[in-house]
Amino acid sequence: MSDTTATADANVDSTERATEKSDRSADETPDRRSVDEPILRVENLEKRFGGITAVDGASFQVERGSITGLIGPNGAGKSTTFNCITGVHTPNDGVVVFEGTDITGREPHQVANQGLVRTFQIARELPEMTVLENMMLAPKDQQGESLWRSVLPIVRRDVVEQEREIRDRAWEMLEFFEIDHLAGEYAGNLSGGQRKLLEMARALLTDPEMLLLDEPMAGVNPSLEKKLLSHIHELQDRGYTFLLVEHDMDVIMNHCEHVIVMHQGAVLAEGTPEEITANEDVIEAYLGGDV
Ligand SMILES: Nc1ncnc2c1ncn2[C@@H]1O[C@H](COP(=O)(O)OP(=O)(O)OP(=O)(O)O)[C@@H](O)[C@H]1O
Repeated sequence: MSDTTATADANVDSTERATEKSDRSADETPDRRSVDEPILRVENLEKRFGGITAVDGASFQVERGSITGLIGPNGAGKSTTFNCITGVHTPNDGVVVFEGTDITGREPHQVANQGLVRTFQIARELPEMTVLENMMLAPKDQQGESLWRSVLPIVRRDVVEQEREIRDRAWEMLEFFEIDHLAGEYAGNLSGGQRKLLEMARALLTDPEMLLLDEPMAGVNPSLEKKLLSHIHELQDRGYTFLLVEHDMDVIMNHCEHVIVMHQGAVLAEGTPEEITANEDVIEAYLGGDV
């Protein structure tokens, strides 16, 4: 469904990257499921806030390598579901399985280290740090504190080496998203769309398997939206999986292979975009809701 025109080089790179990702999965985690298994399974997820049941028995799966949309009227429980998957909230019930591993209730950094990351809205960024400094914040497995650097030369060498690798990768990501010219700019001075690009660049710095994007197109102008979508498809070609919450139905219809519809905390329907838009329960939920 992508309208991305990848170059021959990018295709070669994509194939290598996809192979590399599946090899790594097999090597690192012997109990991981076959690549045909869904990358993410959510079963009977439940999250209550006092008397409010925000997520009420939601179950769904995300296929490896897909761009899957999670939609639903306001208050359907989409963000809470994201938060339960990524460890921001601990669910009251249910199971989250990523790459064959039960990650239910793990801390956000543990989930990220597992290879599942979400983009954070601008509020989480540090507006008085530069774009590059934002990129350098806390990537996966970053090691070394100043104490260790000073007392152990061998660790120091490792740390220096690792910092250089992180910096190189940060530049690579900034170049990929075409915001490398903004590296020295304060994050607080970026436009809404540029911040979205920075959020995705930061998320990718940890080299995840799967990205959860919360309204990636909100506040993004049409030309930047086209660019962001093209980047998402290129990354999909390289082997990444995407789950995105998005209110823009054009994005859902034209860029997701599979759509999950939540309503009142549970999954109301799933299918292709065409199946979803023809589903009477979905139409009823949206017409009856505040969308
Ligand atoms: N921290 C919280 N404390 C209390 N209630 C909450 C909290 N977070 C979410 N809720 C409630 O849970 C329900 C689901 O909210 P959630 O934000 O997950 O829905 P959503 O589908 O993401 O909505 P939207 O599309 O408007 O962002 C809502 O009724 C909301 O008010």
